[in-house]
Amino acid sequence: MNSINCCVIKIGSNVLTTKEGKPDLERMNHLVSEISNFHKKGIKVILVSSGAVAFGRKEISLPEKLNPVLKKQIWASTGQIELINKYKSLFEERKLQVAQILVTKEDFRDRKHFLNMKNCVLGLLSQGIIPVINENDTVAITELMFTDNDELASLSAAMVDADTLVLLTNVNGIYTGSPDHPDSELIRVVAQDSEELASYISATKSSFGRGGMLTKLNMSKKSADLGIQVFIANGKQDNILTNILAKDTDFTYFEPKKAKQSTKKWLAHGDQYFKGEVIINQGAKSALFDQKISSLLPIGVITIEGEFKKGDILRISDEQGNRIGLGRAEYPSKTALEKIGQKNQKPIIHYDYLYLFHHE
Ligand SMILES: Nc1ncnc2c1ncn2[C@@H]1O[C@H](COP(=O)(O)OP(=O)(O)O)[C@@H](O)[C@H]1O
Ligand SMILES: N[C@@H](CCC(=O)OP(=O)(O)O)C(=O)O
Repeated sequence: MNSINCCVIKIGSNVLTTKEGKPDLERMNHLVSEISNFHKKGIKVILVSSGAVAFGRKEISLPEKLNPVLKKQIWASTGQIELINKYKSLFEERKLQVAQILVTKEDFRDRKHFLNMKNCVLGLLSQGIIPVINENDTVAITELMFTDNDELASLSAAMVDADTLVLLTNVNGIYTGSPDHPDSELIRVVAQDSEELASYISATKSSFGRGGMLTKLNMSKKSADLGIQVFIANGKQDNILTNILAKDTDFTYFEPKKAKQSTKKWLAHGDQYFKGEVIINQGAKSALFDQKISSLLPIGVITIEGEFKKGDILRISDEQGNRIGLGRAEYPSKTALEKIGQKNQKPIIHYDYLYLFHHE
């Protein structure tokens, strides 16, 4: 395990609520105290906290029949105030300040939004302020939604170049079956090329949770692939963060691969955020996978789909429809269409902004 210098800690709804669904303020206080200790040790912490819906639900009762999306919006928008106020006062007791950052998927899609957000978070960290991130549930409905806050936490860890991601939930990690079943065993380490674990995971999730354990697994694998070590651990357990630091507790640990350059990390998460698609020929495909570093040139492009601006994410596919990778557009779709198939043109995707899925 690597040392922890900068980490994203994600707290799931069920960690912050009691069995009856009420906010668990004692737990919240304990976790704030633990995070403050990390801070004192010089570890940079970005907190991704769920709980807005759960906090809102306890304050406001709504008619059964009301549209469920609207219910969630009402609870989240009212509950977020409660949630952040509580964090503010609990951190203030420890002489620490917090900032609230509410985001949607679109903010990770648009490079400008992304860089503005990144600069703000890094600025807050440089001033010793703890960013508390949550999804903007008022705006983020249907296709604008993250799968859940595990995805948001994983994106945030890549954004700030964190070395560690901690996903705190209500179980000790990923088990080989239902965590309540006596035969189920905790998977302690997920090695870089370990077997597929998805089959162990059932669809159950906590009453306020969204993605369940499967998103945690997928996001952990993605983060580890980018060079970020991941711990899935039990946020209901006392001293969990201290014990993770001391490596003296139960958790599922994902071994990180060699760290990727930060632009490539942004791109790696782009498979749902791309604005256009570039279909390339066999020659271009071979060049991209060659040992020699290569950018994608218009001569290797067969067609371009979608409208995009300079800086948007593009997906690259081959003629058979296989997805090859992602890259950042060097120029807008209009210019790209004019250059298709031409020699001696500037790359449409520069190597520094290219992320390939699999090496052949
Ligand atoms: N194989 C498994 N190992 C551990 N937990 C599992 C597994 N399969 C399903 N789960 C469920 O996943 C839940 C955690 O996911 P979720 O409710 O989304 O948490 P959170 O609100 O913390 O994001 C656990 O409470 C557990 O019931
Ligand atoms: N943004 C929502 C959290 C949604 C979510 O992903 O919850 P969870 O699966 O418990 O992390 C809220 O604050 O209630």
